[in-house]
Amino acid sequence: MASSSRFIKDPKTIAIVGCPFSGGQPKAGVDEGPIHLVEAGLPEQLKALGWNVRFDGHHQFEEINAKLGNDPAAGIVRDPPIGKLKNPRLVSEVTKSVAEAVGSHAKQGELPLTLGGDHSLAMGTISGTLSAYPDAGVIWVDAHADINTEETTDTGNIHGMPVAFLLGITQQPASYGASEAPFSWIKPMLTPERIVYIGLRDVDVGEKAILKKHGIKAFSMHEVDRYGIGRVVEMALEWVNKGYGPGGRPIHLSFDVDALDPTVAPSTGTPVRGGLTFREGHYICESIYETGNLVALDLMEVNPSLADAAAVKQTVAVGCSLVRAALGETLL
Ligand SMILES: NC(=[NH2+])NCCC[C@H](N)C(=O)O
Ligand SMILES: [Mn+2]
Ligand SMILES: [Mn+2]
Repeated sequence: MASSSRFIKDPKTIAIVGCPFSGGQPKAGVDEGPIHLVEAGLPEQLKALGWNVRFDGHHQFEEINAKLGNDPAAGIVRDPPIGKLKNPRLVSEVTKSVAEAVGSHAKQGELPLTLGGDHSLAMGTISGTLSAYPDAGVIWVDAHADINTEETTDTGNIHGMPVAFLLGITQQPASYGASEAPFSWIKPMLTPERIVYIGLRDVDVGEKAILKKHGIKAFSMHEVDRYGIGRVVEMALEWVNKGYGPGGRPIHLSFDVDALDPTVAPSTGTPVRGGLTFREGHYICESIYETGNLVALDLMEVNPSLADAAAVKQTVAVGCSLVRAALGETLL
């Protein structure tokens, strides 16, 4: 673990935050992602890399459902849309609890590894990271920008919106007349120059306008083709660290498995062709580990119910292998 993050305390500890949650999008099964990743042996694989691994079971979010009067097993979800936002109270409460868990691990000098679950969870993970490291930068690897606002979203699925909440550029539900105020817990602590995207290829029209308006740096698959992944990662890191002191910012890596090409990671809810190769995905993870600045990692959107058994196994195995690459596994 030679170049393990200089921000992580000894004994170097990974805290696995398992989040079986699907409320940010409509497809069942993504809540099974973290269970499959752990059952595939991920905790042991990380121990084998020299980490101390802390995993106290997956989050259950039961109290949250009880509080909302939901009974998911019986199909009762009392969480009507607010404006276009679907499941707003549930997503807000769940991500709030994830922010607290990730924040407390990060403040103790542990490296939180959040296993999703859908990508709305990143509202929680990145808020948690920023509570411990206010000047952290974010590398968001995804086919999608997940930066829709209440105005621009076509689907109302909150997994397409977390970055807008983190930047504070979407309206809070309270401001358009909702009596309760889901998401009012989010303190938008991220700024547009501290997030950079890699792998984009399915960006909604409204999202393109937002990226332009805020000058957000994005390396789409077009740039990956043009410059190669090596140069893209180098430029991405230069961008987030621009003007920052020596050593570089603490880095939060949020990896949506759909950034990979569907031939590599087929079992995910919103696959888009033309994605990263197996090696390109791993190269990103390896390079960020090498900076010594990684402070938190998300692996999101593994959905083990959207493909046949072999494709599920492949997707879960790739997920584990990306995480290992981001946490110090090397080829030699
Ligand atoms: N985390 C994801 N897989 N997001 C997909 C988002 C798709 C689309 N842009 C939407 O807003 O619904
Ligand atoms: Mn995506
Ligand atoms: Mn995503």
